[in-house]
Amino acid sequence: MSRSAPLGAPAEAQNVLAITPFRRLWVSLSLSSLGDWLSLLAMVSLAAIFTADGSPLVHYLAVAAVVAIKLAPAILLSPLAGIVADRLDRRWTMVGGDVLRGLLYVSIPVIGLLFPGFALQWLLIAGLLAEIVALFWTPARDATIPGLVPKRMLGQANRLTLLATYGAAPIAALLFAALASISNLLGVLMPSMAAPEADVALYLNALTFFVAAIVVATLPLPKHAVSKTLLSPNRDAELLRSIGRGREAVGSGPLARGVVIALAVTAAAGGLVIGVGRPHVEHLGAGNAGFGVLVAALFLGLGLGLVAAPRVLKKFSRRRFLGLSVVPVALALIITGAIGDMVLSAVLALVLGMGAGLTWATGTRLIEIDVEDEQREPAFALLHATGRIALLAAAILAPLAAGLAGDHEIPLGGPLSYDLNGSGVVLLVGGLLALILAVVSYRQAQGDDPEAGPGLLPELFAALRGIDPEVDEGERPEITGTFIVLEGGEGAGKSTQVRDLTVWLREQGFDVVGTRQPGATKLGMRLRGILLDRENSHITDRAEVLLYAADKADHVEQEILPALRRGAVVISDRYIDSMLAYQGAGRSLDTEEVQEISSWATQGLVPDLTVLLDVRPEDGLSRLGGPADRIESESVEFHDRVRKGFRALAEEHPERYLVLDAREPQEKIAREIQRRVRPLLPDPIDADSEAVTGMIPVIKPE
Ligand SMILES: Nc1ncnc2c1ncn2[C@@H]1O[C@H](COP(=O)(O)OP(=O)(O)OP(=O)(O)O)[C@@H](O)[C@H]1O
Ligand SMILES: Cc1cn([C@H]2C[C@H](O)[C@@H](COP(=O)(O)O)O2)c(=O)[nH]c1=O
Repeated sequence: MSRSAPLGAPAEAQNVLAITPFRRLWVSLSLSSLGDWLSLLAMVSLAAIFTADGSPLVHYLAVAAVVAIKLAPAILLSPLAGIVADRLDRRWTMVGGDVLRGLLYVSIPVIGLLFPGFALQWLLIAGLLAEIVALFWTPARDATIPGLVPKRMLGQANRLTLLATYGAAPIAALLFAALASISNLLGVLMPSMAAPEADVALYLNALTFFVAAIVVATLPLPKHAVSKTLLSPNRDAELLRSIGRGREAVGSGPLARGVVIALAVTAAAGGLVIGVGRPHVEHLGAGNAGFGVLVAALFLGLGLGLVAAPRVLKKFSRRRFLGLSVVPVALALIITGAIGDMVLSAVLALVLGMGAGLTWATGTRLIEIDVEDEQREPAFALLHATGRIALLAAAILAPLAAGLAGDHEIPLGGPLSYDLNGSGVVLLVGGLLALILAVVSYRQAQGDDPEAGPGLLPELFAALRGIDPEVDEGERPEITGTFIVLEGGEGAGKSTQVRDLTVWLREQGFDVVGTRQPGATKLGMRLRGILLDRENSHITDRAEVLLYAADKADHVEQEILPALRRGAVVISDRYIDSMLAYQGAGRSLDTEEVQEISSWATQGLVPDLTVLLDVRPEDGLSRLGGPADRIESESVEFHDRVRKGFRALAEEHPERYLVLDAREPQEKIAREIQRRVRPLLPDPIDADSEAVTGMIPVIKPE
């Protein structure tokens, strides 16, 4: 699975790069990406230079055309090209693609030199042709990687490919800025060049493609076709299609909306900088070197933000953090648009990039936690597609809007005047829109936040001081929420009922957190992977107890208790009883010892109600699809002991249990649970708001 998630442990990356053919391909991909970014910068600069004497509209239109040519074909035409490319020989598609692109990029400065009057037109034609060639080259690359690395390393290999694609951007931008700063020298060495740094960048770009072609031509590529399921889910050909599938995966809840808005806004902000950055720095008297610095700062900031995200304001609710992290992005745009200063613009581009990095890392993390394992891939593909489309739209529309806005000099009285150019207006207006959308995203994502503290400012100040906002100087707030647990054997219908109950209570206005054990926290997800992996048959019974206990400790401390202290209803799919039944009764360990460990791990937190869905193991197991995991594949005798364990617990404390026959229809079980749960809960509208409104809350009849 490839996700916009961390790049994985360095050791994992080293393992993949130790595979020589993949390493060679990766180096050549990195070179091609470097060349690609260089060519984007060079072509935008050339378009700006060629139209410098024209009207502002023509100037901005030329820039918009280059951006459109470089970025749009990949999104709009990939599905068509992908169909053809899948039928072509991969090696020769890549080699031919690299050579053709190299030649096209060389031709831009050469034609410019021979036919100066045709330079801009050829720049656009050659750029478009190079991107069309790339449409065939990219699927060939995507299909090559799975043939070079074992399946289990594919996720890491795809992440390294993403790193090669985007990590090359700041290097290319710095290289371009360096070339621009020695353009005088280059001009003396090669006086015939229109813009020495841009021409040299295009020659370098062509060189990277020729080197890549040689590397790929000599790669030992396997002949067999690669299964479609192994291909990177971020393939351009899948981009538009993935939106539909991804929307189903992330759902239509407020959290999903908040994340999609935040990520789209930050991607669009990056698009604005790319779209109007070059004309903007020109107004500041900085030219190509300034543009290179701006883009480098943007991407460096992005990288820093992505890396720093898990460490920034660790104690602060991630859902609140998502909307907040868009704010610096918006402010950076506003200030850059309003204050014309090159150094300030570069610093703000860094801030903007960092904000975008924090937003992307936080948003993808929230989705990772919120959606089921099998839904993650389409969910990440949706985020990726949304980001690409937002970036593209902003990068193309921004110069157009700047051209239409035009450049103005506003007199301020006396000799003073304020230069408001089209690019500044676009950045300013874009920033204001981003600020509004940051608030929308904040509100959406915060909706039913299980981590949210008492209020934004107290939580923010507490997080800045590094203390837990829930802890009032050493004194823990009371638990005012309600804790409900669904228990039972495999396939009893627990997840189904957790979902139904969550929806039913939310519809009545309750603040509900639906969760599960094991696997609700970051640590929990890893533990779940270890505990349920059939390969891990060596885990000893006692180690198993401790691993499940670690999940419980993390889950209770990080998710359940904060939500209960806030007054929420927490509904958990499994809790302590699973440990007593599976590890105690199932593994035949001393139940009292297991009880002590689980009670310590969960800080003695006991559910208000446990619903036991009682099912015969044969019936429950037969409902499950897919291969059985490590625990499911235990013997029927084991699962029988587990069932007896659950029933014994319920018999011990009948007042805290509701035991239901899991063979009953789903709707009937749901109604029974609702009937038992409703009296446990307070009025869904809090007393204060009632006093103000004088309204009686409406509770739907069952
Ligand atoms: N009352 C029911 N009658 C028949 N099928 C049901 C019922 N409730 C749920 N199912 C189906 O049984 C399957 C397993 O349900 P679900 O995932 O909710 O069980 P679970 O107890 O959470 O499973 P697991 O032990 O794997 O977590 C699903 O296909 C679900 O649609
Ligand atoms: C919490 C808990 C769980 N288990 C077992 C029970 C199941 O086989 C898996 C969890 O997966 P599922 O999707 O909920 O079926 O883990 C356990 O043995 N001990 C526990 O404490």
